[in-house]
Amino acid sequence: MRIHATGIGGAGCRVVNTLAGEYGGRSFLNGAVAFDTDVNTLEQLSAIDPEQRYRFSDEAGGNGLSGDLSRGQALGEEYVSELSRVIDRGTLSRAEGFLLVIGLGGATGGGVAPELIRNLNRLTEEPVYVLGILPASTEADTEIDPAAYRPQAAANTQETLAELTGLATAIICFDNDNWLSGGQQFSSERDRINNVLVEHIAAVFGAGDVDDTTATAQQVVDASDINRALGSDSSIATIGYATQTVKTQQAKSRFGLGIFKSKTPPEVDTSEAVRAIETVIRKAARGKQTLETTDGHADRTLLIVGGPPEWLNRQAIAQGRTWLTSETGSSALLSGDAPDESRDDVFAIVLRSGITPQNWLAEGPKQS
Ligand SMILES: Nc1nc2c(ncn2[C@@H]2O[C@H](COP(=O)(O)OP(=O)(O)OP(=O)(O)O)[C@@H](O)[C@H]2O)c(=O)[nH]1
Repeated sequence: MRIHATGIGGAGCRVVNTLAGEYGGRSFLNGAVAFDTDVNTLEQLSAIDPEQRYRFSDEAGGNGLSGDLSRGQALGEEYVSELSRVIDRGTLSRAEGFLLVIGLGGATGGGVAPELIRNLNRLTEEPVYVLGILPASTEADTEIDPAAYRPQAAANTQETLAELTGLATAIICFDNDNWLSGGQQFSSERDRINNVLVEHIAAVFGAGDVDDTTATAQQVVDASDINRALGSDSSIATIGYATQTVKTQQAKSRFGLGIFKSKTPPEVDTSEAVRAIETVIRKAARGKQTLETTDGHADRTLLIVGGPPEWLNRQAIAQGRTWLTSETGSSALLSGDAPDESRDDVFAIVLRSGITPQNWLAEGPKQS
């Protein structure tokens, strides 16, 4: 699915920069822009073209808004046309969807995103998804990780989620807390966490990004599968992703160069393929999610299974679907393949939408 990614505020800019750095050459990434009031953040985004790094407003003297959400909201109203024009530079008509990336605890990303979405909804028919990053719980504590101290992060998160409801097509959440183990500081783990986040996002949106010569027996996932799974009612969504290395011979010749690649696909032991597919589907569904759910339940679920085409055993995928339907209780379970000859693993993505978060957000956003 061709997405245009916009990072707003510190977290959003860094995540989109990581996305551009890792996946800039892939066709699913249809554009990447970064918006911030903070010049220092923008200067460090080496993977994004300088013209696509856009500083708006010098109200904050070139710094961030330090969590003052109402200031961020006011800037959203003031700069919405200007920022929309930057997004529109050539990509608006080619993207199949928009992804706005924000740290929900901040003021710039959370303040500006709602107004920008409102305007994008006027300018385009395509879905406007939000990737919303939840603050780490340690951000509320001055002592544990002083560099990441943000006392208003939880309140901002609640308020911004309430603002986004009814505007964003869907909100994919990523909980920073979930990727920190005991004693780890968010500020020193930030880059690692951003790599994990980007890997999950690219797994979903890049899944249909296969070259046309790949075997056609597969039902390759496409933009409409992702759109239907995410829904259009600002549902909260979460992603589970798992991989398992498998033995492949075709990618390399016996000299390890790949020039004498065999034309006939290698034989794969059926029971091994079935086991591998079953394992990754279960790991993706029951392993760590970008946001944990209370009971694994989701209104809609998308299962994507990928890897070397000869490993994508149809029967195992069908059984995985049946298992996942009862696991998630979803009335709609969609699925698609992501065949990729160059990989030496099989993988599964379980995208759940319309979930109840297991953390402090479970009470739902406060109504503003
Ligand atoms: N995963 C991840 N989360 C981040 C990162 N930076 C910040 N965050 C989270 O995002 C929240 C908001 O931080 P920023 O994005 O820097 O805030 P902002 O939108 O620029 O707003 P102000 O700094 O208040 O102007 C923080 O409370 C953190 O929870 C990052 O690089 N990666």
